[in-house]
Amino acid sequence: MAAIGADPLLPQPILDTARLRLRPLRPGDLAVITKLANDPDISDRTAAIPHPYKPYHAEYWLTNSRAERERGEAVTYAIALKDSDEFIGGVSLTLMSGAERSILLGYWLGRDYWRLGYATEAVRRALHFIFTDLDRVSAYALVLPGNEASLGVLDKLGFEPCGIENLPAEERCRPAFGRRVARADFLAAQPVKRTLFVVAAALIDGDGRVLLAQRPEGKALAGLWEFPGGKVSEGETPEAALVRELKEELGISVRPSCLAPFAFASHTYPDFHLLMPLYLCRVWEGEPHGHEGQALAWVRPTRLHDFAMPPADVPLVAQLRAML
Ligand SMILES: Nc1nc2c([nH]c(=O)n2[C@H]2C[C@H](O)[C@@H](COP(=O)(O)OP(=O)(O)OP(=O)(O)O)O2)c(=O)[nH]1
Repeated sequence: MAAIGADPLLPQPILDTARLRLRPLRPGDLAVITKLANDPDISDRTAAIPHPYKPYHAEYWLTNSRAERERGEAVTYAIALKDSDEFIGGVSLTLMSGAERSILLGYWLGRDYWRLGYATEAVRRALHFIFTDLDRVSAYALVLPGNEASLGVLDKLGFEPCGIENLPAEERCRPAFGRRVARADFLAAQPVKRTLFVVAAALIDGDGRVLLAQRPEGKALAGLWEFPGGKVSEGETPEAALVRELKEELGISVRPSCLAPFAFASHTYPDFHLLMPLYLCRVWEGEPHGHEGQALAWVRPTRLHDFAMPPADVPLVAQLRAML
């Protein structure tokens, strides 16, 4: 597949689900790919799998998907069973050009693995990756006529009918139904294991700069810059938790009355949903130091975008910039 919305830094982490592992294709998969893809019913249901399917088709898929990723155009995952690592199908995520920052999703599964809920499980995880790690705002899929199972998968994941005129011309060569889902709609509909209640502060100094702290190695989201804060413990008010966290993390003393509620983040991560009020604070005692080894930076609002922050913080940064 060709893609115009290329991104030279396309990550491809391993993505696990309850039963599956999404990982890069490997030369060791070639024989199984050829066996599973050489099926006229699969060819009929997909745009890019020919029939008969020969070993050189599988080799081309492997080398082409590596090249596409190196060019920053697409990421292709093997869908494997988590227990045995056996290849059972594939998911490809092709970056689309245009203002919408979208992805075109394609997937297939070997016939032995149909009707077991694997496609929904794999595509759900891929969508999480698209919307959180790749920061895309919508995903498109094309379904060929007669592929009712695929329409069912997309329906379950919140996709809705759309025209195909937004899709790259080379993808429209066969009559197909367009489907689209927006990030906010997908993420809001996902079941979450738990909601994590975290509080954070934007400390603002006399020059109007905001304090960011870098998440240390070993913690989730390590290396990203965040607003100082942490989890609210059982029985704690959000303000008391923030006063405690600012003391523990930065060594400063803050009075609850100096914490002004400003905005909140509500963001679904793969393992939990984050609910995080952000307070503004202009008055404190002491000089902030990274008591847990974290780097600190005082940042002008116009430079906040230079610091990579967790996806949950992106809307907060926009609001801070508009306010300061
Ligand atoms: N403090 C803070 N956490 C954020 C921000 N954005 C964001 O997604 N988070 C997430 C990262 C973590 O998953 C969670 C905060 O958890 P944490 O592990 O840092 O909390 P904590 O300080 O209580 O740490 P710990 O004692 O459990 O190690 O919230 C932010 O701007 N500030």
